[in-house]
Amino acid sequence: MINKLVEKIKKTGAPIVVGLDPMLNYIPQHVLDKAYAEYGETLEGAAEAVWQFNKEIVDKTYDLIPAVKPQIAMYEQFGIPGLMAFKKTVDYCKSKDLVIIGDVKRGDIGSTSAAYATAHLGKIKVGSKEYTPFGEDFATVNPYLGSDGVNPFVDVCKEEKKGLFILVKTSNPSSGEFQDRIIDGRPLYEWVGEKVAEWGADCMGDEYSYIGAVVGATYPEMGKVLREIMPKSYILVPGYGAQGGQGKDLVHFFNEDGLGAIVNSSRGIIAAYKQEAYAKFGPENFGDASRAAVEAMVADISGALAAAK
Ligand SMILES: O=C(O)c1cc(=O)[nH]c(=O)n1[C@@H]1O[C@H](COP(=O)(O)O)[C@@H](O)[C@H]1O
Repeated sequence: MINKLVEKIKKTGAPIVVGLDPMLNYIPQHVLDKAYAEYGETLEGAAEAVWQFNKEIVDKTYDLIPAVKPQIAMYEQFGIPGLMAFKKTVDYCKSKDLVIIGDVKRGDIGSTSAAYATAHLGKIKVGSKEYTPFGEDFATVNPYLGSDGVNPFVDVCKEEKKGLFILVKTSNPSSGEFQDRIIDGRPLYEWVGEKVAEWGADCMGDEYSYIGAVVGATYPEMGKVLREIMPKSYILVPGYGAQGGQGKDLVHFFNEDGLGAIVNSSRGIIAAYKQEAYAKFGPENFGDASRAAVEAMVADISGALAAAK
């Protein structure tokens, strides 16, 4: 799957991911009204609104982008109907040939990690039958439990040709509370980055490893160091747009070959119609606003990369 991701990034010229993190307050009233008219003001109604909202955004952007990142919490909050909307979104994005990064941030003791890996990246046997539970292509993984919490994910990736993005330095304001602690003279995130490079070394695709890392756009200096520590790992870079990251901050997340990083924006794309810059589209045309925001994000990042050459 890493090869497909790299190929699609080259083909689209867009090292970006659209984060499908739908909240009800981002969904235009006409979409909510229609879903509630059909299913009532229920969890089913909310899930239907989420699904219709996602579908429109995917329809308006899929030809410009390599990948999407649905964040499962945004679906889980609507219970079982929400999880069904998550699955429907994954399947729809797959039908549009997008790479799907399941933002599930899992990680536990070995046996439990194995079950999470099966759920999101693998297949499950039921009697004589085999099923694909959620079917994402990549999953985000929390490495806090150490190697035996990560290895079951790596094993499933090897079998299924899937991939991981392992949290190394997260974008949030208090990420330094633990991640920046100095251990044996170096910050913890560097130790984790080294481990990601090690896990990734025997998981190589054609050019890059399918064991990648997550490093927040909000910490560009740390991104520069981590890029060097993990030269063959793709870096998923969240924190662009709504959290303040901009193209000019991101050049050091990329390698000399112009590859090696994929930048996520969620609210900045899916709720673009609420921003002043895209207000002219209006809530009726929220998908067109998202498309314009994708185009602006690609121009910002490729402009910054070109200027840095
Ligand atoms: O793993 C992630 O994707 C992630 C890691 C991180 O360090 N920071 C971070 O914001 N994220 C996710 O990236 C998305 C960011 O959303 P926006 O701030 O709306 O673009 C959310 O789905 C977060 O859960």
